[in-house]
Amino acid sequence: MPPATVSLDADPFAPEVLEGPLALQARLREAGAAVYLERHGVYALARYEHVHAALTDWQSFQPAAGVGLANFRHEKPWRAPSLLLEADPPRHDAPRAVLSRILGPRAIRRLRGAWAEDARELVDRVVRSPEFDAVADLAQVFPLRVFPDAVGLEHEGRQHLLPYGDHAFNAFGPSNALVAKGTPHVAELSAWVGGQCARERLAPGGFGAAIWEAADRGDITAEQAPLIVRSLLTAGVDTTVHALGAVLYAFATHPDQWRRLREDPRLARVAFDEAVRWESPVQTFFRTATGDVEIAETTVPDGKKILMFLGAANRDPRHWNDPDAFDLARDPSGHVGFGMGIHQCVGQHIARLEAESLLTALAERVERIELAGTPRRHLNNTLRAWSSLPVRVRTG
Ligand code: HEM
Ligand SMILES: O=C(O)c1ccc(-n2ccnc2)cc1
Repeated sequence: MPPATVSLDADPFAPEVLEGPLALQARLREAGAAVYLERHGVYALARYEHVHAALTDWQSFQPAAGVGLANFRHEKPWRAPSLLLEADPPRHDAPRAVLSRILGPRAIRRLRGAWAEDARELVDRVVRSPEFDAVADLAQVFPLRVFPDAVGLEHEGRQHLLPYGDHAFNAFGPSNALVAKGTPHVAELSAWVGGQCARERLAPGGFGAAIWEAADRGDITAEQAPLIVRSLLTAGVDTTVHALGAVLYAFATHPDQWRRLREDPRLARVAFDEAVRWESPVQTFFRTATGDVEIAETTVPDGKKILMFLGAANRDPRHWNDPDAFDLARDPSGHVGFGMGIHQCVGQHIARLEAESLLTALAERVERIELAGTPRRHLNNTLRAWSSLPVRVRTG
């Protein structure tokens, strides 16, 4: 008999838990075994070693039945499943190879100069005022200035990107009030996003056009191309907006770390990964057991969902020294904020380049950054985010 499974009636997607998830995460880590969350009928993993094991074993813990709570074996997805996020090999292979090349570090090097210049212009304008909202004026603005252009999107309708992504990330969770809030707009948002994936809507030279050219070469099919463009539109904005919010919050509350960055702006990249570890803008993803699988001294029955707490793993004291500290001296590599294994974030280099551009521009101009009011959370079933981050800066 497997050890008695620990059960808990907690709801990780309740507003008060989304607002403050750390206590439940600690409780789940302490439980040791996989914790059965009765409310949703899923098995929770919160320790680094267990989350890492599930992420890197797609054969036992598959994404293809959905990386949200919905189980595609029994339920119709709200939209066509992702050809990357919700696909197992071999179906996953070609779309992944195409996006890896288009979004890879070498391919995006050509964007470095323009994004650095754009960040300097934005920062010069924003810091003219000693007090501003780092979310509304920087974290939400910069990704929306550079990423849609890099994809090759038309200018009309770009305001749909954030709400579409916000709903998509809510939809990975249970059908709660957060999902209900987005539902009235889904048809309009999906129609606009779907329209932008058509070849004729995408500017030459952008990531979208490059995906269609991969179809011309036969690397993927013409039917797959629009769905892969949809991945970029779903994934490409909310994630980086909230990751930038996280790193700006980290620096506004750690003046000693800001001083380190000012002394050595090359620390911008490691600072971003340390913020992704510390805040984990993408908090959770699910997997589905492909048989009776063993993990964390627990037998997860075939077809049951496993909920991986990436944020909890990134603060597991069994893996990290002083995990709750935001520390630029730490080597954050190995964090699971971008996932791990064959599905590890293919957009991570884009995210790092956006962060490096913005943080470098800020470090050049801003001597000090501190909170100028109480930050307010933006609640989402999957994303850890700020809706407002009032800051005061001293420029030098
Ligand atoms: C800091 C920002 C970001 C974070 C924290 C993040 C996080 C993640 C995580 C945790 C996964 C793994 C999902 C899983 O294993 O189920 C993932 C996958 C993915 N990400 Fe991101 N992401 C970010 C930005 C982006 C951007 C900007 C793009 C696109 C330009 C993107 C595109 C993707 C895609 C397509 C996948 C699926 C990869 C695959 O299944 O092979 N992400 N991301
Ligand atoms: O294919 C899609 O629709 C899709 C793909 C990736 C993400 N994602 C999550 C975190 N980084 C990216 C979200 C949606």
